[in-house]
Amino acid sequence: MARRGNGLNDNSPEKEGRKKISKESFRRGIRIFSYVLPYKFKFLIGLGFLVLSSLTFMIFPLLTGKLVDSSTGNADWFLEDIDMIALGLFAVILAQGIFSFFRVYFFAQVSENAVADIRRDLYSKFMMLPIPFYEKRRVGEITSRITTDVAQVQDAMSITLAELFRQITTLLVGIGIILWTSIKLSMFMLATFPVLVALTLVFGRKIKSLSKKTQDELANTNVIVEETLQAINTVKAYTNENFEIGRYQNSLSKAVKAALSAANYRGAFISFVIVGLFGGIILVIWYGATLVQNGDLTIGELISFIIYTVFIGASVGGLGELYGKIQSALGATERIQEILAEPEEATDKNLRPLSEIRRVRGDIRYNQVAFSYPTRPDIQVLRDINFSIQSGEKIALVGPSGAGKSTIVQLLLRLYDVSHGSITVDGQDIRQMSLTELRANVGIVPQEVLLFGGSIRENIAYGRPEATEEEIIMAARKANAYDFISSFPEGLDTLVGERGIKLSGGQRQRVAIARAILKNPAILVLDEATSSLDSESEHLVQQAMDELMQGRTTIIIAHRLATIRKVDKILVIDGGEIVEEGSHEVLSINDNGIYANLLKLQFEMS
Ligand SMILES: Nc1ncnc2c1ncn2[C@@H]1O[C@H](COP(=O)(O)OP(=O)(O)OP(=O)(O)O)[C@@H](O)[C@H]1O
Repeated sequence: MARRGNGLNDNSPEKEGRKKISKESFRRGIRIFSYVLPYKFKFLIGLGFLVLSSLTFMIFPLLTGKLVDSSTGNADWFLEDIDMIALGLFAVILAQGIFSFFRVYFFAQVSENAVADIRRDLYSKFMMLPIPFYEKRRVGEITSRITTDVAQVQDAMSITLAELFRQITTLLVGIGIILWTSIKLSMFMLATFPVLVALTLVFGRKIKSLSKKTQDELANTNVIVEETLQAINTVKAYTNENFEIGRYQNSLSKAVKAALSAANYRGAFISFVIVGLFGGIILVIWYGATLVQNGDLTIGELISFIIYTVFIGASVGGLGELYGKIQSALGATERIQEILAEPEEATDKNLRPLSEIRRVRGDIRYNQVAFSYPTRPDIQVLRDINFSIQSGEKIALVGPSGAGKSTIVQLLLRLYDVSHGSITVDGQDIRQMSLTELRANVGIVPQEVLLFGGSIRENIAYGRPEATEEEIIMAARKANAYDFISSFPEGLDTLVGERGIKLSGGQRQRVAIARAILKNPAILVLDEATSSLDSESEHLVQQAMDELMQGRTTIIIAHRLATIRKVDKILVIDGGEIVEEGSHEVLSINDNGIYANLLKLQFEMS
């Protein structure tokens, strides 16, 4: 669990960022629009259609009023004929339909492309971020950046922005036209407005904070789903299905509670808008009717006035809702930008074929290496590790679980930097080497081989993507994998992974060995599987490993001591220190030694 962090502390800076729209958060949020720049022409065309569709929408009430006036003989406009005005109305509606289509079309072009660019950049960032970044956060939290948050930005770029523009145009143009129609009636109508607007804003804020809470709770439920689905075997092995269902149910109840509480406010908000609005309209009709009676206003003008009033009221209500959406979008963009601003590992950005990367000789030296994991700085996992391996030598790391063996090799790959001391390869501090060069020179056969979804060919070629078919087959043969691969009807094209066939532990290991053979590194790390294979499979894997080790500096993390008798040196690690060092012959006769005891223990067990 330590690997994932507790997730609680990590949430807090985000929640800080979500609180309100400040000048700073707005400035930062708006920076996401730099992703729109490559598509600025389409964006501007879309904006043009947005202006046109918003404006044509505003002509509609005016024409309706004129239509009524011409029916009562009050026409004083260039269009006097009822039929012509009705035709004009149709033309306006048709134009609005066409403009809306192009608005949606162009905004979709921009937002889909810009959002794909954001996703691509986020994913590239994910690939380039160092391991400690992942240990401080939950997987679900990170994936929601590239799913939920990006979706919110997309909404903002397409729908929210257009809505915002439309509502503001409606408000401004609407107010302009009603003032022009009747200042008296407008003043009367606008007197009710400040109250409405103020209350809307207060309500909007409350709804905003509640819907954030709902989102957070929902995110928590998703974290449970993801974590348990990733570890479904463990859940089942411990018969914890019901426990997990309970945990999910609890989390879901919290989400529902938060959602319902937010819904109450939303409901109240909507009622408020309805009552306020209709109350206001009745007042306007009443006052307007008296103005018509006095001859200050025509019936048509009153009707268009009322329609504008409805439009204005609706846009004020809509703006309250949009305020919440903009806040979420700003929160999302801030979180995305936080990730985009994270410092990356210094790996090469450009793809380089392995053959072009300098090959090291493979002399390795650990000088007084001490180390604590960044997530647990208080616990020293390694202290004062000193050893050296000459090019082509093989050493084995042995010791109880949790002693620090895997940590030693993770430092060699610079997945973490040492806290003290240094590691050199060919006499050069690895911190001074190019990270890509360093890692390209190290091959790993891990304890638990995880194959990617795809064909066996792709999985082997993962060691060197530019490898030819012959090279892949040769690697598979050397890894003792070709026989079982050819026994499948589809051979190298056999799919493995989630939707493919499941390979046995020994087969997976041989695929990983083939992958390493293809990579042809100067330095090799073999993390022996703890689970034992049947003796035939064991023999095949061992043979393949021997083939792989030839001519390479090799570090073996050994669990079964029988496999390491031939190595040049064995380092016994305990409590983060080297406690014994020597060949099998020397260590096995030291009766009080840990190695000799481990040997005895394994012998008795077998
Ligand atoms: N990512 C990590 N973050 C924090 N602590 C870790 C991390 N990985 C390992 N540790 C801790 O570091 C110590 C050494 O772990 P390491 O995995 O190196 O041991 P090991 O000797 O390889 O054990 P095993 O034989 O069981 O694989 C352990 O106490 C472990 O809890």
